[in-house]
Order: sequence, then structure tokens, then C-alpha cells
Amino acid sequence: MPVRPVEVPAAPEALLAAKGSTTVSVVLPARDEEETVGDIVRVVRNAWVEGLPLVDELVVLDSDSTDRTAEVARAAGARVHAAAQVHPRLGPATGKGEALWKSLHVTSGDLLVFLDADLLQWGPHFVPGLLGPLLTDPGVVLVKAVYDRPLLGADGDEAEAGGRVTELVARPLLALHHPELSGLVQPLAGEWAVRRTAFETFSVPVGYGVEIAAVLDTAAHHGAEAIAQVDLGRRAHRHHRHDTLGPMALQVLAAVEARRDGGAGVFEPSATLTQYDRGPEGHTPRRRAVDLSERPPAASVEGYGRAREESG
Ligand SMILES: O=c1ccn([C@@H]2O[C@H](COP(=O)(O)OP(=O)(O)O[C@H]3O[C@H](CO)[C@@H](O)[C@H](O)[C@H]3O)[C@@H](O)[C@H]2O)c(=O)[nH]1
Ligand SMILES: O=C(O)[C@H](O)COP(=O)(O)O
Repeated sequence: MPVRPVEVPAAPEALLAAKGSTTVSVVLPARDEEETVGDIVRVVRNAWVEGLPLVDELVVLDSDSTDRTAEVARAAGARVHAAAQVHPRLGPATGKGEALWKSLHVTSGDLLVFLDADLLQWGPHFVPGLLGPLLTDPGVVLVKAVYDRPLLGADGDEAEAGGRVTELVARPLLALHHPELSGLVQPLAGEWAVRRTAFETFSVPVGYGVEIAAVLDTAAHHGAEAIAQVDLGRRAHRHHRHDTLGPMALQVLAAVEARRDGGAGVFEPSATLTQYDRGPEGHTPRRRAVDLSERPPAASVEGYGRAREESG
């Protein structure tokens, strides 16, 4: 069975009745996002915590920021956890996936909604949009955002279509190894929602492989038809330079490789990516170690579930 076709978002008022006793955590992973995280927190809080109460907790996972991300997020009304201080006994790791995996240990929602913290064009409808299929259909496990994504120029004007890693890496990989997932319009969307009971059983790449891994693991364990998609309109974010997209692409590739052949694929804990700068003497190599490691399923970690018990 293929992934589900793209849906229009449900009316938020109708979702409140469907929510019943189901609890919802909204989580923003954030690394040096002082310029944008405050507005996102404020908008979500006004609309869905203080307004129509669809969200039970609003949490920012501060991912080793060196700017005022934590302070700004707290002032805007989020609970903030430093990813590095959540179970430090588990050892250090850095990356977006690490922040999402750590969020499982400090939140209690039955449903988790993830929003990137660098959003420039988006809207509060993202939250009920992502929750809708999970609240109304028990067969849905994971919901991906669908949107138009412009590539903004330095002046903020739309230069061309964005999603460079999506188009050059994720889609070709799905075409080669997972054609049953080719119906995914935005496989790498950083805005998605998932049932805790599923995400806590997945291995989670610590870096940017987290999204593609969650999609593949959902399809492997629950079937591609457990993945829903919702059209949220348009989304713009802060862009990487092309050279920092290299490590991201490598992490996405590695997460797919590791899951080939039913999970018996090639798993490498790290790789060295060599890029080149032209200098007066010719081309100088710039080598980066890229972390390809994965955290084990959160549910397998001793002490997991304490946040839920404490809040329950
Ligand atoms: O070490 C990190 C790096 C990033 N982030 C946060 O993760 C979000 C997305 O990071 P970003 O660098 O902006 O990624 P994108 O360029 O937006 O990459 C897209 O593609 C990635 C690979 O699939 C996804 O992980 C992203 O969510 C998706 O938006 C932002 O809130 C970051 O602050 C962290 O928390 N820790
Ligand atoms: O999801 C992606 O493909 C990467 O985040 C790059 O997106 P961009 O090309 O819109 O910056």
C-alpha cells in the first residue's frame, strides 16, 4: 500500500472534541535560533495553549546553542531543556536528531509535533494540521507536512524552488530503494507529528537523518499507509550555504543505507567529508567528521517514561 494522499487540514474546533484525553507535546529543536524561535513559540502558545487548548506542553530542546536561544524561548513561554543536560550519563552527541530523541525523555504527550525553529513563513495552522490525522484516525502513525518551499535570496525575495537535499538526495534514494514511498511530497519536512508509542521504538540518527529514518521506520513497522500528509500551504526557512548541505546530505544517505535489507544495511558511525577551498596555492582540502551514529530506541533506555509518570 502507498502512503496516504495529501489531505486538507481539519478544522481545529473539530479536533478538540477528537482530542479527548489524548495529550500533545509540541517540540522545537533549536540550535542558535534566537532570531526566530521566540515568534514561533509565541504564536503556538497564543493559538493552541492559551487559545483553543490543543497543546498540553510546548517545549524547546536547546541543541548546544551559543546564542540567546534558550533565554528568548523561555521568555516567549516555552519550557526549555538543554539537550546535552538530558541524561548526560548517555554520553555526548550533537545534532537535530539528538534533540528530537532527547525530547522523548522530557515530554509526556501521547502525540509529538515537531516544528523547526528557523521558520520565516509559516502559520499557527501547522499545529492542528499535523495533529488532525493522528487525532481522527487510529491507523495513522506519522504525519508529514506538505508545502511549497521557496528558496529565498539574500533580500528575502523568492529566487527559485527550495528543498535542495530533498530533490537531489532524498527523492532519488526513495526512487532507488523505496518506490512505495514516492508518494511523499516532502519526505524531509522538519514539521511532522508522530505517535509516541511508535517513535519511542525507533533508532534515531543523531543528525539530519532523523526525518528520513522516521519515515522508513514507520513504513517498515506499520506500513506505508500509516503515513499521512497534510497540505499546509507555504513554508520558508533560513537556508544553509551549499557547503553545509553536504554533511546533511551525507547523514540522510547514511540513514537510508543503514536501513537497507530490513535494517541489515551498512551502518557507519562516522565518515569524513572532504570539501575544497580555492586559495592562492590551489585547492585546499577542508575535512569534516560527520556523525552518522544513532541513538537506540528511547523505550529501551533505563529510566525512560519517568517524565510521563511524573506528569500523570
Ligand atoms: O545540531 C542541530 C542542527 C539543527 N537543529 C535544529 O533543527 C532544525 C532544522 O535544522 P536546519 O539546519 O534548519 O535544517 P534544514 O535546512 O531546515 O533541513 C531540512 O532537512 C533536514 C534533513 O532532513 C531536516 O532535518 C530539517 O528539519 C529540514 O528542515 C532547526 O530548528 C535547527 O535549529 C538542532 O536542533 N540541532
Ligand atoms: O530539505 C532540504 O532539502 C534542505 O533543507 C535544503 O532546503 P533549501 O534548499 O530550501 O534550503
